[in-house]
Amino acid sequence: MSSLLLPSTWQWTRQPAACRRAWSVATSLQRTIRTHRASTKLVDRQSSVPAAEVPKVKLSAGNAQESYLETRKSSFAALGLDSRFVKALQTAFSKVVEPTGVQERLIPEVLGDKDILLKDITGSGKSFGLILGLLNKPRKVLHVAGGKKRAVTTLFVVPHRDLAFQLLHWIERLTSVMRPSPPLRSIVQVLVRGSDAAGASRAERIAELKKTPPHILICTPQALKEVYEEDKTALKLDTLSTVVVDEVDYLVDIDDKNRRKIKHPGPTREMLDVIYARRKELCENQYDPSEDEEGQYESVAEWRNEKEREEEIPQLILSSATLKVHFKNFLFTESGWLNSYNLVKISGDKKSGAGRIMHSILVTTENGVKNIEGAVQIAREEEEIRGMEAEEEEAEEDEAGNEYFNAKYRKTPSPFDPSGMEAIATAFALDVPSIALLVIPSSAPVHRAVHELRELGVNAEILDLLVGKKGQAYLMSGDVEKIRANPRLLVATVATTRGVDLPELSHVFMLGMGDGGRDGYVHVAGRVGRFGRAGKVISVVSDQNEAVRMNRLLATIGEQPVLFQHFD
Ligand SMILES: Nc1ncnc2c1ncn2[C@@H]1O[C@H](COP(=O)(O)OP(=O)(O)OP(=O)(O)O)[C@@H](O)[C@H]1O
Repeated sequence: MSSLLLPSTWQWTRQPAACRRAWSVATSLQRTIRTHRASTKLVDRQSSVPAAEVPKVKLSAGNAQESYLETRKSSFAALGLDSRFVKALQTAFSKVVEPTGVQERLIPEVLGDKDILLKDITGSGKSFGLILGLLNKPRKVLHVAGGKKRAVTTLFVVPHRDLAFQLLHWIERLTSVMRPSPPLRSIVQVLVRGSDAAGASRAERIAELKKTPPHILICTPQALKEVYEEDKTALKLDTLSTVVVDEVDYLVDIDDKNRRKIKHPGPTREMLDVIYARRKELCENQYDPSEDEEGQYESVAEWRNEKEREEEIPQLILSSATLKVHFKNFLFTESGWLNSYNLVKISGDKKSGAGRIMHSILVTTENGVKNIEGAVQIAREEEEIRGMEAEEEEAEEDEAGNEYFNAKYRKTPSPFDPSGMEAIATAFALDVPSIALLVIPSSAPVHRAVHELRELGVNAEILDLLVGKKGQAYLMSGDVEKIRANPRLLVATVATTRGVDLPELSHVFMLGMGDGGRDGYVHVAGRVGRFGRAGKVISVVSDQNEAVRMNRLLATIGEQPVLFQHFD
C-alpha cells in the first residue's frame, strides 16, 4: 500500500475530529475557490517575485507545437492518405493541418505490410497517426460461397475502455463529415467488458460483429479473449490484415530482470500467441537451404517473407512511449510474434515536440504542505497557464448521491491522508483553469476519493469518457488555456489513464509515487504537455523519504522539481 494511505493506527474514533477539520477546511477552501474564481477572470495572477529577478530554468524540451510542424516535410496526402479522407480530416480536426514527425514515418508504413515497433514520447500523435493509416488500408474481403463477404481488417487492442472510446470518438468525428457518410458500425466497433456506451450486452455486440464486421475492431484484451472463447465465428482471427497493440509494454507482462516469473501470461499474451501461432512455428523451423532443392530462395529472409505472404499472417504493430531493452529482448527472442525479416522500427527524436511540463513535488508534513527542498523557482510567465476565455457553468450537485456516500463512508475510516487531499484541493482551487486529473494508487478507492474531494468543495468526478455527452466533451478540441467558471478534477487510477488525451487538461496531480515506477510516471505525466502544450504535474507525497525517492525518479527522466507557487 502506498504510504499515502493512512497508517494502521488511524481509527474510526479519530474521525469526528477529522470530520470537523475537513468541514472547516472545506469551508475555507470554498471561500478560497470563490475568491479565486472571482479573480480568475483577471487571469494574470500576481507574482510575489518579480519575474525579472527570478533565474529562468529551462523546463522541458521547451518546444511548442510549432516544432512538430517545423520538422514536417510532407502533407497527409503525400503520405498516401486518400484525398477525400484528408479533406474530412481537416474538417473534423481543424487543428490537424500537417503530420507530426512520427506520423510522417508511421503512416506510409501502416499502409504497407511490415511489422512496426513504434516508440515516441507521449502526446506525439502515435495513436492518432495509427488511426489515420488504418482507416486508409484496403478492407479485407473474404471469398465465400455465393460471393464476397467483408471481414474485420484490423484488431486494435488497448488497455482500458476509456482509451477504446477515445479512439471510437476520433473515428466517429472523421466519418461523420465524410460524404457520403458511411455507417459507423461498418467502420468501427468497440469490444469492452460490461455494457458499452450504447448499453449493448455482450450477446448483442457479438451478433453485431457477425452481421457487420467492421473495418477496425477496438477492444480491451479481456473482452477480446472472452468473445473469442465464447464464439470463434464472431471474430475470425485468421483473416485479419493488421493487429495493433497500443501501450504494449503495459499490456504484455513479462518476467522481470530479477527473474520474477509471471504467474499467468494475461489475455494480451494469450491472444497474440493464438494469432501468431503459425509465425512462431516458422521462427522455430528455420529455412534449411539444403532442403531447397529447386533453389527458390536466396536467403532465410526471402523464404520467411514468402511463407508469411502465402499464409497471410497479419501485420503486427506494437506501440508505446516506453519500450525498455528488456521488453524488446522478450519480443524478439521469446515471443515469436514479430517477423524480424520484415520489420520497421520507428522511434521519435527524444524530446522534439515535447510540451513544457513542470514537475513539482509537494510534501505533507506535520507543519503543513511544503515544496520539496531544493525545488527550483522559475519565471512566473513561464509557469503560468494563461486563461483566455471564461466559461460559465454550474457545478453539478447530486444531493441523493452525496447522502448515500456520506452514510456509507461514515462507517469506515478513510484510506486517504487528509493532508494530502487538502493539499490537492487547495492546489486545484488556486491553479487549475479548466480540467485537472488526479491519479491515485491502484489499490485506492476512486469513488471514495471523489467523495472526499467533494466534501472539500472540489468539483470532482470519476474519469469516465463513456458518460454520454459529458464524457465526450472532455475529448473535444479544447485548450489548456480555457478557463471554466467551475473547473473539474477527474479522478482515476494509473490503469485507466494510459493513452488518454484530454485537450483541456492542464494539471496532473499524483497521490503518492504511483505504482508503475519510472515508466508509470512517464505515462501519467504524459497526459499533459501533449502536442507541445504546457502542463504541470504535481506529486503529493507524505514524507521526506518518499519525497527523496520521487526526486530520484524525476532525475531518471532528466527533470528537476520546480517550485509550485502556492506553497512554501
Ligand atoms: N498532426 C497533428 N496535428 C495536430 N494535432 C495532432 C496531430 N496528430 C495528433 N494530434 C493531436 O495530438 C494529441 C495527441 O495524440 P495521440 O493521443 O495520438 O498521442 P500519443 O503519441 O499516442 O500519446 P500517448 O503515448 O500518451 O498515447 C491528440 O489530441 C491529437 O488530436
